[in-house]
Amino acid sequence: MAGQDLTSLDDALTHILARARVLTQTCTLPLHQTLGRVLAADIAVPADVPPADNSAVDGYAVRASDLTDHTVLPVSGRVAAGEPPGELTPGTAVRIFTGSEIPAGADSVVMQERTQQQGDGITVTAAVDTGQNIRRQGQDLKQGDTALSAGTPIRPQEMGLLGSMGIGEVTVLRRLKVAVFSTGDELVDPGQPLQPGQIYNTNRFTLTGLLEAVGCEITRCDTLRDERDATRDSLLAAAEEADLIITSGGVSVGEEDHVRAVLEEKGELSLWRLAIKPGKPLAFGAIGGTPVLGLPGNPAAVLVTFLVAGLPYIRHCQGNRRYRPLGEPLAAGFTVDKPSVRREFLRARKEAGANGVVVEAYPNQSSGVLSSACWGDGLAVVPENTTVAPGDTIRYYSFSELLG
Ligand SMILES: Nc1nc2c(c(=O)[nH]1)N[C@H]1C(S)=C(S)[C@@H](COP(=O)(O)OP(=O)(O)OC[C@H]3O[C@@H](n4cnc5c(N)ncnc54)[C@H](O)[C@@H]3O)O[C@H]1N2
Ligand code: MOO
Repeated sequence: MAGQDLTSLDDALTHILARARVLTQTCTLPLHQTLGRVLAADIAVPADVPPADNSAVDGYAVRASDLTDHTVLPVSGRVAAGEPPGELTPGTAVRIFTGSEIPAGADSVVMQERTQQQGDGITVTAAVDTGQNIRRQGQDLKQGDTALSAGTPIRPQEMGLLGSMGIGEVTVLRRLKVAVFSTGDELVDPGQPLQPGQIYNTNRFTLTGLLEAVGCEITRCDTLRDERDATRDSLLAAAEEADLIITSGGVSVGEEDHVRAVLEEKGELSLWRLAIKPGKPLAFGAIGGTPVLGLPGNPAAVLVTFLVAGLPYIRHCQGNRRYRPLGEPLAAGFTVDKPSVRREFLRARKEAGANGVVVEAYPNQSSGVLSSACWGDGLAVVPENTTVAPGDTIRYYSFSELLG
């Protein structure tokens, strides 16, 4: 606990993560559609990669022991990449290219820049170490080893590695299905005229963008009006089809909190005042057996609470065992002279200072100012009860690392 009836983010995360259910259903996809998915099973290497010794350079395959000073080696053959390599006749050289398989009997490759043409033959102008410029069979992957383990998120490099093994179809966990609700009678969708008292719905777009960026399937995306029966019906319907329901707004202390009332009546609910800023109110519960994450309504608080609380939960459900943003220690370029009992997540970015990289914070950190996050590239963390002077080391988490 963090004092002043505030709950620490770590305590809330422990509660939430203990209730996360890892997806078990899988689907098999063509390799080119697997970006961002998570491997459902270990991948055993079906055959060595590369499948045979091959040349790292354009040049000549030789037998090192054939080379003495000024020996002219006749060029007895040529192996282009993709051709079977054949054999090296002892005392000769075979013209070879980067990626060509090494002919039987050759033990080294001489780069063409280290040779001189002598009629139909070559001389070698530099010392040759046996084995040089040969990329060994299996140097990347050995048959039978585990190349990638279950729970690995598939990035472009994993797609390439799977391709290198000849794996054209991959079994991955299915997408996490998420229903998104914005709450509030004041919300109007962009494109409509704004009446007095109304504002445009912001969180809907932040949240659907975040969920798409982290590979979720959005099952519905609606606005809940401040009306109990409709809220109950919508939440129950969403619970039937989604793995997770995310709401924004209506978790503070106001009277129009029908999400809270419905969860208390039909499901379960834990409501915290978190010791973080922005993002004090946070709720987690369930309806119809489906978990519900209730984020605060303020737009910058939505972004921050999604990243620091929602995403660890989602990555866990997605079976992603690698998600652990570490951030980086950097010099602050800003000042915090009033310590807070809440851990602050300042919208910030790296900038080149006179003495190296510093982290600058957006001047207006109000949780209603989303421009802070568009100006920023990440979050600078100011620990509880701490002041910051320029040059102090703080931890910085880029948005791309947080979303990774
Ligand atoms: N008496 C107190 N008032 C407030 C407290 C408190 O502890 N005591 N906490 C403040 C903090 S911190 C936050 S954060 C907000 C959270 O309130 P709710 O989660 O209940 O959210 P709402 O009241 O529904 O909305 C807050 C704010 O955000 C705007 N909003 C909501 N949804 C959207 C949306 N989809 N797009 C754009 N903007 C949205 C809404 O109009 C409000 O301005 O409570 C503080 N108050
Ligand atoms: O915690 Mo609230 O999210 O500061 O505005």
